[in-house]
Amino acid sequence: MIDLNIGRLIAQRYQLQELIGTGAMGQVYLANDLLLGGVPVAIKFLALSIQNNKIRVQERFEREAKTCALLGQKNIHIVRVMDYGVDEKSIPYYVMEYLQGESLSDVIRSQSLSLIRFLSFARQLCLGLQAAHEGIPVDGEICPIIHRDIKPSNVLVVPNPSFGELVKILDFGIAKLLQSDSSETNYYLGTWAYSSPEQIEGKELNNRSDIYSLGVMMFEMLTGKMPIQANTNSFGGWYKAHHFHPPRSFREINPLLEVPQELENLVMRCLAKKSSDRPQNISEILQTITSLEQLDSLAQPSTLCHKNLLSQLTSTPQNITEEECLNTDASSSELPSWPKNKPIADIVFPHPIRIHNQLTVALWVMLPKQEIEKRLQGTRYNQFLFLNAPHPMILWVTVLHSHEHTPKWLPYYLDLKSHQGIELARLLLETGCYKILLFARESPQRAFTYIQTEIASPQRQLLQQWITMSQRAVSTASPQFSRGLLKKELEKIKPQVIMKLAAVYKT
Ligand SMILES: Nc1ncnc2c1ncn2[C@@H]1O[C@H](COP(=O)(O)OP(=O)(O)OP(=O)(O)O)[C@@H](O)[C@H]1O
Repeated sequence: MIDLNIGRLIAQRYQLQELIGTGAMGQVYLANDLLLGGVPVAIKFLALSIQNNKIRVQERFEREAKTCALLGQKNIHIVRVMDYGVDEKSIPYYVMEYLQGESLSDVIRSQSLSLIRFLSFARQLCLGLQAAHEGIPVDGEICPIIHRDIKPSNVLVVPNPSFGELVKILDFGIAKLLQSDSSETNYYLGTWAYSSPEQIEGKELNNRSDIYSLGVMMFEMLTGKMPIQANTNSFGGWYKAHHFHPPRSFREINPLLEVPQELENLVMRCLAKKSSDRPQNISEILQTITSLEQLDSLAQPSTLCHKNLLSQLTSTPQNITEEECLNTDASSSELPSWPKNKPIADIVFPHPIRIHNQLTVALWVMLPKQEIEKRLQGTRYNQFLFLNAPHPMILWVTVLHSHEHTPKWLPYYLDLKSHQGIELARLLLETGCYKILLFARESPQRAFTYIQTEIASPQRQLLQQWITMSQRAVSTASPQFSRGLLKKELEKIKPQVIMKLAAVYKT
Protein backbone atom coordinates (compact mmCIF):
# COMPACT_ATOMS: atom_id res chain seq x y z
CA MET A 1 0.00 0.00 0.00
CA ILE A 2 1.31 3.43 -0.89
CA ASP A 3 2.07 5.58 2.13
CA LEU A 4 0.71 9.02 1.28
CA ASN A 5 2.89 10.55 3.98
CA ILE A 6 6.10 9.90 2.03
CA GLY A 7 7.36 13.19 0.61
CA ARG A 8 5.12 15.21 2.93
CA LEU A 9 6.71 18.37 4.30
CA ILE A 10 6.26 19.02 8.01
CA ALA A 11 6.69 22.53 9.42
CA GLN A 12 8.09 23.54 6.01
CA ARG A 13 11.25 21.83 7.06
CA TYR A 14 11.12 18.05 7.53
CA GLN A 15 10.45 15.92 4.45
CA LEU A 16 9.19 12.43 5.30
CA GLN A 17 11.23 9.68 3.61
CA GLU A 18 10.04 6.36 4.95
CA LEU A 19 8.08 4.77 7.76
CA ILE A 20 10.52 3.24 10.26
CA GLY A 21 7.96 1.63 12.50
CA THR A 22 4.63 1.79 14.21
CA GLY A 23 4.20 1.30 17.92
CA ALA A 24 1.33 1.60 20.35
CA MET A 25 2.05 5.28 20.80
CA GLY A 26 2.35 6.29 17.17
CA GLN A 27 4.38 6.14 14.01
CA VAL A 28 8.04 6.92 13.49
CA TYR A 29 9.28 8.26 10.14
CA LEU A 30 12.74 8.88 8.77
CA ALA A 31 12.81 12.44 7.40
CA ASN A 32 15.29 14.93 5.99
CA ASP A 33 15.75 18.25 7.70
CA LEU A 34 15.81 20.54 4.65
CA LEU A 35 16.80 23.56 6.73
CA LEU A 36 19.99 21.81 7.72
CA GLY A 37 20.90 20.59 4.24
CA GLY A 38 18.92 17.35 4.45
CA VAL A 39 20.37 15.76 7.61
CA PRO A 40 18.34 12.70 8.57
CA VAL A 41 16.02 12.96 11.57
CA ALA A 42 13.36 10.69 13.05
CA ILE A 43 9.87 12.06 13.58
CA LYS A 44 7.41 10.45 15.92
CA PHE A 45 3.73 11.22 15.34
CA LEU A 46 1.76 10.41 18.45
CA ALA A 47 -1.39 8.32 18.18
CA LEU A 48 -3.29 11.11 19.82
CA SER A 49 -5.27 13.92 18.36
CA ILE A 50 -5.32 17.09 20.32
CA GLN A 51 -8.60 18.19 18.77
CA ASN A 52 -10.59 17.07 21.78
CA ASN A 53 -9.65 18.57 25.06
CA LYS A 54 -7.28 20.64 23.00
CA ILE A 55 -5.64 22.98 25.43
CA ARG A 56 -4.99 20.46 28.17
CA VAL A 57 -3.55 17.83 25.84
CA GLN A 58 -1.49 20.33 23.92
CA GLU A 59 -0.04 21.74 27.11
CA ARG A 60 0.82 18.27 28.34
CA PHE A 61 2.38 17.31 25.05
CA GLU A 62 4.46 20.46 24.91
CA ARG A 63 5.66 19.96 28.43
CA GLU A 64 6.66 16.38 27.72
CA ALA A 65 8.45 17.34 24.51
CA LYS A 66 10.38 20.04 26.33
CA THR A 67 11.24 17.68 29.16
CA CYS A 68 12.48 15.16 26.67
CA ALA A 69 14.56 17.78 24.85
CA LEU A 70 16.20 18.90 28.09
CA LEU A 71 16.87 15.33 29.15
CA GLY A 72 18.46 14.40 25.82
CA GLN A 73 20.79 17.37 26.29
CA LYS A 74 21.73 16.13 29.71
CA ASN A 75 22.68 12.60 28.91
CA ILE A 76 24.05 10.78 25.90
CA HIS A 77 22.04 7.66 26.77
CA ILE A 78 18.74 9.41 26.18
CA VAL A 79 17.61 10.09 22.63
CA ARG A 80 17.98 13.74 21.69
CA VAL A 81 14.77 15.62 20.85
CA MET A 82 15.36 18.69 18.72
CA ASP A 83 11.93 20.01 17.85
CA TYR A 84 8.25 19.38 18.30
CA GLY A 85 4.97 20.64 16.94
CA VAL A 86 1.44 19.81 15.86
CA ASP A 87 0.76 19.06 12.20
CA GLU A 88 -2.15 20.36 10.11
CA LYS A 89 -4.27 17.36 11.16
CA SER A 90 -3.73 18.30 14.83
CA ILE A 91 -1.40 15.34 15.38
CA PRO A 92 1.45 16.16 17.75
CA TYR A 93 4.90 15.09 16.67
CA TYR A 94 8.44 15.41 17.89
CA VAL A 95 11.69 15.40 15.98
CA MET A 96 14.60 13.31 17.25
CA GLU A 97 18.12 12.52 16.22
CA TYR A 98 17.96 9.63 13.75
CA LEU A 99 19.67 6.62 15.22
CA GLN A 100 20.85 3.95 12.87
CA GLY A 101 20.73 1.02 15.19
CA GLU A 102 18.78 -1.97 16.29
CA SER A 103 16.12 -2.07 18.94
CA LEU A 104 17.21 -3.98 22.05
CA SER A 105 14.16 -6.22 21.65
CA ASP A 106 15.47 -7.35 18.23
CA VAL A 107 19.00 -7.75 19.61
CA ILE A 108 17.92 -10.08 22.42
CA ARG A 109 15.45 -11.95 20.21
CA SER A 110 18.18 -12.87 17.75
CA GLN A 111 21.00 -13.79 20.15
CA SER A 112 21.80 -14.15 23.82
CA LEU A 113 23.95 -11.37 25.26
CA SER A 114 27.38 -12.19 26.60
CA LEU A 115 27.99 -11.06 30.17
CA ILE A 116 30.31 -8.29 29.00
CA ARG A 117 27.79 -6.96 26.52
CA PHE A 118 25.03 -7.18 29.09
CA LEU A 119 27.06 -5.21 31.62
CA SER A 120 27.90 -2.52 29.11
CA PHE A 121 24.25 -2.16 28.04
CA ALA A 122 23.02 -2.20 31.64
CA ARG A 123 25.54 0.44 32.71
CA GLN A 124 24.51 2.75 29.87
CA LEU A 125 20.80 2.25 30.62
CA CYS A 126 21.45 3.04 34.25
CA LEU A 127 23.37 6.20 33.37
CA GLY A 128 20.43 7.41 31.26
CA LEU A 129 17.88 6.56 33.93
CA GLN A 130 20.00 8.06 36.66
CA ALA A 131 20.13 11.38 34.79
CA ALA A 132 16.33 11.34 34.44
CA HIS A 133 15.70 10.39 38.06
CA GLU A 134 18.09 13.06 39.28
CA GLY A 135 15.82 15.47 37.45
CA ILE A 136 15.96 18.59 35.37
CA PRO A 137 15.22 22.16 36.35
CA VAL A 138 11.68 23.21 35.54
CA ASP A 139 10.57 26.70 36.59
CA GLY A 140 13.53 26.93 38.94
CA GLU A 141 12.85 23.59 40.60
CA ILE A 142 14.57 20.27 40.04
CA CYS A 143 11.95 17.74 38.92
CA PRO A 144 12.81 14.06 38.80
CA ILE A 145 11.53 12.25 35.70
CA ILE A 146 10.24 8.72 35.70
CA HIS A 147 10.24 6.94 32.36
CA ARG A 148 7.20 4.69 33.08
CA ASP A 149 7.68 2.46 30.05
CA ILE A 150 11.12 0.90 30.32
CA LYS A 151 11.21 -2.13 28.00
CA PRO A 152 13.56 -3.45 25.30
CA SER A 153 11.62 -1.94 22.39
CA ASN A 154 12.22 1.49 23.92
CA VAL A 155 15.98 1.03 23.82
CA LEU A 156 18.13 1.41 20.72
CA VAL A 157 21.59 -0.10 20.35
CA VAL A 158 23.69 2.01 18.00
CA PRO A 159 27.16 1.08 16.72
CA ASN A 160 29.54 3.87 17.72
CA PRO A 161 33.28 4.24 17.11
CA SER A 162 34.05 5.46 20.64
CA PHE A 163 31.64 3.41 22.70
CA GLY A 164 31.56 0.24 20.65
CA GLU A 165 27.81 0.10 21.09
CA LEU A 166 25.92 3.10 22.33
CA VAL A 167 22.67 2.45 24.15
CA LYS A 168 19.93 5.08 24.03
CA ILE A 169 16.59 5.17 25.79
CA LEU A 170 13.63 6.27 23.69
CA ASP A 171 10.17 7.50 24.50
CA PHE A 172 10.75 9.71 27.47
CA GLY A 173 7.79 11.40 25.79
CA ILE A 174 5.45 9.61 28.10
CA ALA A 175 7.49 10.30 31.18
CA LYS A 176 5.84 12.98 33.19
CA LEU A 177 7.22 15.51 35.51
CA LEU A 178 6.84 14.32 39.05
CA GLN A 179 4.54 17.05 40.09
CA SER A 180 1.59 16.92 42.38
CA ASP A 181 -0.77 17.07 39.41
CA SER A 182 -3.16 14.44 40.73
CA SER A 183 -5.47 14.77 37.74
CA GLU A 184 -2.83 13.08 35.62
CA THR A 185 -2.06 10.13 37.81
CA ASN A 186 -5.08 8.23 36.50
CA TYR A 187 -3.49 7.69 33.08
CA TYR A 188 -2.19 4.22 32.57
CA LEU A 189 1.07 4.70 30.70
CA GLY A 190 3.10 1.56 30.53
CA THR A 191 3.33 -1.96 29.18
CA TRP A 192 1.77 -4.61 31.42
CA ALA A 193 4.58 -7.17 31.25
CA TYR A 194 7.13 -4.60 32.48
CA SER A 195 4.91 -2.62 34.85
CA SER A 196 5.61 -2.48 38.56
CA PRO A 197 2.87 -3.64 40.96
CA GLU A 198 2.25 -0.02 42.00
CA GLN A 199 2.06 1.15 38.39
CA ILE A 200 -0.50 -1.46 37.46
CA GLU A 201 -2.49 -0.37 40.49
CA GLY A 202 -2.51 3.20 39.18
CA LYS A 203 -0.63 4.59 42.15
CA GLU A 204 1.64 7.58 42.01
CA LEU A 205 5.06 6.47 40.87
CA ASN A 206 8.61 7.16 41.85
CA ASN A 207 12.05 6.06 40.57
CA ARG A 208 11.62 2.59 42.09
CA SER A 209 8.87 1.80 39.59
CA ASP A 210 11.40 2.25 36.75
CA ILE A 211 13.81 0.09 38.78
CA TYR A 212 11.24 -2.74 38.75
CA SER A 213 10.78 -2.42 34.95
CA LEU A 214 14.56 -2.34 34.58
CA GLY A 215 14.69 -5.55 36.63
CA VAL A 216 12.23 -7.24 34.25
CA MET A 217 14.28 -6.05 31.30
CA MET A 218 17.64 -7.11 32.79
CA PHE A 219 16.18 -10.55 33.51
CA GLU A 220 15.07 -10.81 29.89
CA MET A 221 18.44 -9.56 28.59
CA LEU A 222 20.25 -12.24 30.59
CA THR A 223 17.91 -15.20 30.08
CA GLY A 224 15.88 -14.38 26.97
CA LYS A 225 12.74 -15.05 29.04
CA MET A 226 10.38 -13.06 31.25
CA PRO A 227 10.73 -13.39 35.04
CA ILE A 228 7.00 -13.37 35.61
CA GLN A 229 4.25 -14.74 33.40
CA ALA A 230 0.57 -13.93 33.50
CA ASN A 231 -2.09 -16.61 33.11
CA THR A 232 -3.91 -14.36 30.65
CA ASN A 233 -2.53 -11.43 28.74
CA SER A 234 -5.01 -9.04 30.29
CA PHE A 235 -4.91 -6.30 32.84
CA GLY A 236 -6.30 -8.68 35.48
CA GLY A 237 -3.82 -11.42 34.55
CA TRP A 238 -0.84 -9.09 34.82
CA TYR A 239 -2.17 -7.44 37.98
CA LYS A 240 -2.18 -10.83 39.68
CA ALA A 241 1.19 -11.84 38.23
CA HIS A 242 3.05 -8.72 39.32
CA HIS A 243 1.47 -8.74 42.77
CA PHE A 244 1.60 -12.42 43.65
CA HIS A 245 3.79 -14.53 41.29
CA PRO A 246 7.38 -14.74 42.52
CA PRO A 247 9.97 -14.22 39.76
CA ARG A 248 11.50 -17.38 38.32
CA SER A 249 15.13 -18.06 39.18
CA PHE A 250 17.78 -18.03 36.46
CA ARG A 251 18.43 -21.71 37.11
CA GLU A 252 14.78 -22.52 36.47
CA ILE A 253 15.07 -20.95 33.03
CA ASN A 254 18.43 -22.42 32.13
CA PRO A 255 20.47 -24.56 34.55
CA LEU A 256 23.58 -23.97 32.42
CA LEU A 257 23.37 -20.21 32.49
CA GLU A 258 26.53 -18.71 34.00
CA VAL A 259 25.60 -15.46 35.68
CA PRO A 260 27.51 -14.18 38.71
CA GLN A 261 25.45 -14.67 41.85
CA GLU A 262 25.86 -10.99 42.68
CA LEU A 263 24.15 -10.06 39.42
CA GLU A 264 21.26 -12.48 39.89
CA ASN A 265 20.74 -11.09 43.41
CA LEU A 266 20.68 -7.57 42.02
CA VAL A 267 18.06 -8.41 39.37
CA MET A 268 15.93 -10.20 41.98
CA ARG A 269 16.09 -7.20 44.31
CA CYS A 270 14.89 -4.95 41.48
CA LEU A 271 11.94 -7.32 41.06
CA ALA A 272 10.82 -7.09 44.69
CA LYS A 273 7.05 -6.62 44.96
CA LYS A 274 7.43 -3.94 47.63
CA SER A 275 9.26 -0.90 46.34
CA SER A 276 11.00 -0.49 49.70
CA ASP A 277 12.71 -3.87 49.16
CA ARG A 278 14.22 -2.79 45.82
CA PRO A 279 17.49 -0.87 45.34
CA GLN A 280 16.49 2.63 46.38
CA ASN A 281 18.13 4.37 43.46
CA ILE A 282 19.94 3.72 40.21
CA SER A 283 23.33 4.54 41.76
CA GLU A 284 23.04 1.40 43.88
CA ILE A 285 22.51 -0.69 40.74
CA LEU A 286 25.31 1.09 38.92
CA GLN A 287 27.73 0.26 41.70
CA THR A 288 27.23 -3.47 41.26
CA ILE A 289 27.23 -3.26 37.46
CA THR A 290 30.44 -1.24 37.27
CA SER A 291 32.27 -3.35 39.81
CA LEU A 292 31.37 -6.46 37.80
CA GLU A 293 32.30 -4.67 34.62
CA GLN A 294 35.70 -3.76 35.95
CA LEU A 295 36.25 -7.46 36.01
CA ASP A 296 34.85 -7.80 32.53
CA SER A 297 38.13 -8.55 30.94
CA LEU A 298 38.28 -11.57 33.14
CA ALA A 299 34.65 -12.32 32.46
CA GLN A 300 35.70 -13.72 29.11
CA PRO A 301 37.55 -17.01 29.18
CA SER A 302 41.09 -16.13 28.31
CA THR A 303 41.94 -16.43 24.70
CA LEU A 304 45.18 -18.27 24.80
CA CYS A 305 45.56 -18.65 21.08
CA HIS A 306 48.64 -20.60 20.15
CA LYS A 307 47.46 -21.34 16.65
CA ASN A 308 45.92 -18.00 15.78
CA LEU A 309 49.00 -16.28 16.96
CA LEU A 310 51.06 -17.98 14.33
CA SER A 311 49.16 -16.22 11.62
CA GLN A 312 49.33 -12.87 13.35
CA LEU A 313 52.68 -12.37 14.98
CA THR A 314 56.10 -12.88 13.62
CA SER A 315 59.68 -12.78 14.70
CA THR A 316 61.09 -9.80 16.51
CA PRO A 317 64.04 -7.98 15.07
CA GLN A 318 66.76 -9.13 17.40
CA ASN A 319 67.71 -5.75 18.73
CA ILE A 320 64.61 -3.80 19.36
CA THR A 321 65.14 -0.52 21.08
CA GLU A 322 62.68 1.32 23.25
CA GLU A 323 62.05 3.80 20.45
CA GLU A 324 61.23 1.49 17.61
CA CYS A 325 58.27 -0.79 17.62
CA LEU A 326 58.17 -4.38 16.59
CA ASN A 327 57.02 -4.84 13.05
CA THR A 328 55.31 -8.09 12.32
CA ASP A 329 54.57 -9.50 8.96
CA ALA A 330 51.46 -11.57 8.54
CA SER A 331 53.06 -13.80 5.95
CA SER A 332 55.66 -15.09 8.36
CA SER A 333 54.64 -17.71 10.86
CA GLU A 334 56.98 -17.14 13.74
CA LEU A 335 56.31 -15.86 17.23
CA PRO A 336 58.24 -12.84 18.49
CA SER A 337 61.48 -13.53 20.27
CA TRP A 338 62.75 -11.97 23.48
CA PRO A 339 64.69 -8.74 22.74
CA LYS A 340 68.43 -9.20 23.06
CA ASN A 341 68.76 -6.06 25.12
CA LYS A 342 66.55 -7.45 27.87
CA PRO A 343 67.80 -9.80 30.59
CA ILE A 344 66.59 -13.41 30.73
CA ALA A 345 64.67 -12.91 33.95
CA ASP A 346 61.11 -12.77 35.29
CA ILE A 347 60.35 -9.25 34.16
CA VAL A 348 57.42 -7.37 32.64
CA PHE A 349 57.62 -4.43 30.25
CA PRO A 350 55.30 -2.95 27.64
CA HIS A 351 56.35 -2.33 24.08
CA PRO A 352 54.17 -1.66 21.01
CA ILE A 353 54.03 -4.19 18.22
CA ARG A 354 52.63 -3.83 14.75
CA ILE A 355 50.13 -6.44 13.64
CA HIS A 356 48.66 -6.21 10.16
CA ASN A 357 50.00 -2.68 10.05
CA GLN A 358 48.17 -1.70 13.20
CA LEU A 359 50.05 -0.54 16.25
CA THR A 360 49.02 -2.33 19.46
CA VAL A 361 50.47 -2.33 22.94
CA ALA A 362 52.03 -5.60 24.00
CA LEU A 363 53.01 -6.54 27.53
CA TRP A 364 56.15 -8.65 27.31
CA VAL A 365 56.27 -11.09 30.20
CA MET A 366 58.91 -13.65 31.06
CA LEU A 367 58.07 -16.45 33.50
CA PRO A 368 59.19 -20.00 34.17
CA LYS A 369 57.51 -22.28 31.62
CA GLN A 370 55.67 -24.13 34.35
CA GLU A 371 54.12 -20.89 35.62
CA ILE A 372 52.76 -20.12 32.16
CA GLU A 373 51.42 -23.62 31.66
CA LYS A 374 49.60 -23.52 34.97
CA ARG A 375 47.61 -20.54 33.78
CA LEU A 376 46.75 -21.63 30.28
CA GLN A 377 43.23 -22.57 31.34
CA GLY A 378 42.77 -19.43 33.37
CA THR A 379 41.39 -15.97 32.95
CA ARG A 380 42.95 -12.55 33.00
CA TYR A 381 41.95 -9.30 34.56
CA ASN A 382 43.20 -5.79 34.29
CA GLN A 383 42.84 -2.64 36.27
CA PHE A 384 44.35 0.81 36.20
CA LEU A 385 45.06 2.95 39.26
CA PHE A 386 46.01 6.60 39.05
CA LEU A 387 47.67 9.29 41.11
CA ASN A 388 47.76 12.84 39.83
CA ALA A 389 49.95 14.17 42.64
CA PRO A 390 52.71 14.38 43.70
CA HIS A 391 53.69 12.99 40.28
CA PRO A 392 51.12 11.83 37.69
CA MET A 393 51.41 8.08 37.34
CA ILE A 394 49.25 5.15 36.28
CA LEU A 395 49.65 1.71 37.75
CA TRP A 396 48.55 -0.75 35.10
CA VAL A 397 47.90 -4.14 36.61
CA THR A 398 47.31 -7.36 34.73
CA VAL A 399 46.40 -10.50 36.64
CA LEU A 400 46.61 -14.05 35.31
CA HIS A 401 44.28 -16.18 37.31
CA SER A 402 43.32 -19.83 37.42
CA HIS A 403 41.30 -21.68 40.01
CA GLU A 404 44.03 -23.98 41.19
CA HIS A 405 46.92 -21.53 41.43
CA THR A 406 47.71 -18.24 43.05
CA PRO A 407 47.11 -15.22 40.83
CA LYS A 408 50.09 -13.86 38.91
CA TRP A 409 50.24 -10.09 39.28
CA LEU A 410 51.90 -8.23 36.43
CA PRO A 411 52.18 -4.56 37.44
CA TYR A 412 53.67 -1.82 35.30
CA TYR A 413 53.93 1.90 36.04
CA LEU A 414 53.23 4.47 33.34
CA ASP A 415 54.89 7.77 34.13
CA LEU A 416 52.57 10.36 32.62
CA LYS A 417 55.28 12.99 32.55
CA SER A 418 57.45 10.81 30.32
CA HIS A 419 57.03 10.57 26.56
CA GLN A 420 56.95 6.78 26.64
CA GLY A 421 54.37 6.65 29.45
CA ILE A 422 51.99 9.07 27.83
CA GLU A 423 52.30 7.43 24.40
CA LEU A 424 51.58 3.99 25.84
CA ALA A 425 48.59 5.30 27.79
CA ARG A 426 47.25 6.93 24.63
CA LEU A 427 47.71 3.78 22.58
CA LEU A 428 45.93 1.69 25.24
CA LEU A 429 43.10 4.19 25.19
CA GLU A 430 42.84 4.28 21.39
CA THR A 431 43.00 0.55 20.77
CA GLY A 432 41.08 -0.54 23.89
CA CYS A 433 43.12 -3.72 24.13
CA TYR A 434 46.60 -5.11 24.49
CA LYS A 435 48.41 -8.38 23.98
CA ILE A 436 50.24 -10.23 26.70
CA LEU A 437 53.20 -12.00 25.15
CA LEU A 438 54.32 -14.81 27.43
CA PHE A 439 57.92 -16.01 27.17
CA ALA A 440 59.20 -19.11 28.91
CA ARG A 441 62.47 -18.41 30.71
CA GLU A 442 63.83 -21.77 29.60
CA SER A 443 63.31 -21.05 25.89
CA PRO A 444 63.21 -17.29 25.27
CA GLN A 445 63.85 -17.65 21.53
CA ARG A 446 60.14 -17.52 20.76
CA ALA A 447 57.09 -16.32 22.69
CA PHE A 448 55.41 -19.32 24.25
CA THR A 449 51.93 -17.95 23.73
CA TYR A 450 49.94 -14.74 23.88
CA ILE A 451 46.71 -13.51 25.42
CA GLN A 452 44.43 -10.90 23.95
CA THR A 453 43.08 -8.56 26.63
CA GLU A 454 40.31 -5.99 26.36
CA ILE A 455 40.10 -2.79 28.37
CA ALA A 456 36.57 -2.16 29.66
CA SER A 457 35.00 1.04 28.43
CA PRO A 458 34.71 2.67 31.91
CA GLN A 459 38.43 2.12 32.31
CA ARG A 460 39.04 3.69 28.92
CA GLN A 461 37.00 6.69 29.96
CA LEU A 462 39.14 6.97 33.07
CA LEU A 463 42.33 6.69 31.03
CA GLN A 464 41.10 9.57 28.90
CA GLN A 465 40.43 11.72 31.98
CA TRP A 466 43.75 10.86 33.55
CA ILE A 467 45.72 11.71 30.45
CA THR A 468 44.01 15.11 30.30
CA MET A 469 44.49 15.73 34.03
CA SER A 470 48.13 14.75 33.95
CA GLN A 471 48.87 17.24 31.19
CA ARG A 472 47.83 20.05 33.49
CA ALA A 473 49.47 18.55 36.58
CA VAL A 474 52.74 19.86 37.95
CA SER A 475 54.99 17.22 39.45
CA THR A 476 56.05 18.09 42.99
CA ALA A 477 57.97 14.93 43.85
CA SER A 478 59.98 12.23 42.18
CA PRO A 479 58.18 9.55 40.12
CA GLN A 480 59.39 6.97 42.66
CA PHE A 481 57.27 8.61 45.32
CA SER A 482 54.04 8.11 43.35
CA ARG A 483 55.12 4.57 42.45
CA GLY A 484 55.48 3.77 46.13
CA LEU A 485 52.02 5.13 46.94
CA LEU A 486 50.40 3.24 44.06
CA LYS A 487 52.16 0.04 45.09
CA LYS A 488 50.65 0.34 48.56
CA GLU A 489 47.25 0.97 47.02
CA LEU A 490 47.58 -2.18 44.94
CA GLU A 491 48.38 -4.23 48.03
CA LYS A 492 45.19 -2.87 49.59
CA ILE A 493 42.94 -3.86 46.70
CA LYS A 494 44.53 -7.25 46.03
CA PRO A 495 42.30 -9.20 48.47
CA GLN A 496 39.22 -7.56 46.96
CA VAL A 497 40.26 -8.47 43.43
CA ILE A 498 41.02 -12.06 44.47
CA MET A 499 37.62 -12.35 46.12
CA LYS A 500 35.85 -11.06 43.05
CA LEU A 501 37.84 -13.29 40.75
CA ALA A 502 36.87 -16.25 42.87
CA ALA A 503 33.19 -15.19 43.01
CA VAL A 504 32.81 -14.56 39.32
CA TYR A 505 34.60 -17.70 38.31
CA LYS A 506 33.18 -20.11 40.77
CA THR A 507 32.81 -23.50 39.11
N1 LIG B 1 15.19 8.24 16.93
C1 LIG B 1 14.99 7.11 16.27
N2 LIG B 1 15.85 6.76 15.27
C2 LIG B 1 15.68 5.61 14.60
N3 LIG B 1 14.67 4.73 14.83
C3 LIG B 1 13.78 5.02 15.79
C4 LIG B 1 13.89 6.23 16.56
N4 LIG B 1 12.86 6.25 17.44
C5 LIG B 1 12.14 5.13 17.24
N5 LIG B 1 12.68 4.38 16.26
C6 LIG B 1 12.19 3.08 15.76
O1 LIG B 1 10.87 3.27 15.29
C7 LIG B 1 10.08 2.11 15.56
C8 LIG B 1 8.78 2.50 16.23
O2 LIG B 1 9.07 3.05 17.51
P1 LIG B 1 7.98 3.27 18.62
O3 LIG B 1 8.68 3.78 19.83
O4 LIG B 1 6.87 4.08 18.07
O5 LIG B 1 7.36 1.85 18.81
P2 LIG B 1 7.67 0.66 19.76
O6 LIG B 1 8.72 1.01 20.75
O7 LIG B 1 7.95 -0.50 18.87
O8 LIG B 1 6.32 0.45 20.52
P3 LIG B 1 5.65 1.30 21.70
O9 LIG B 1 4.91 2.40 21.09
O10 LIG B 1 4.80 0.29 22.36
O11 LIG B 1 6.75 1.80 22.59
C9 LIG B 1 10.93 1.18 16.37
O12 LIG B 1 11.48 0.20 15.52
C10 LIG B 1 12.04 2.06 16.88
O13 LIG B 1 13.22 1.31 17.07
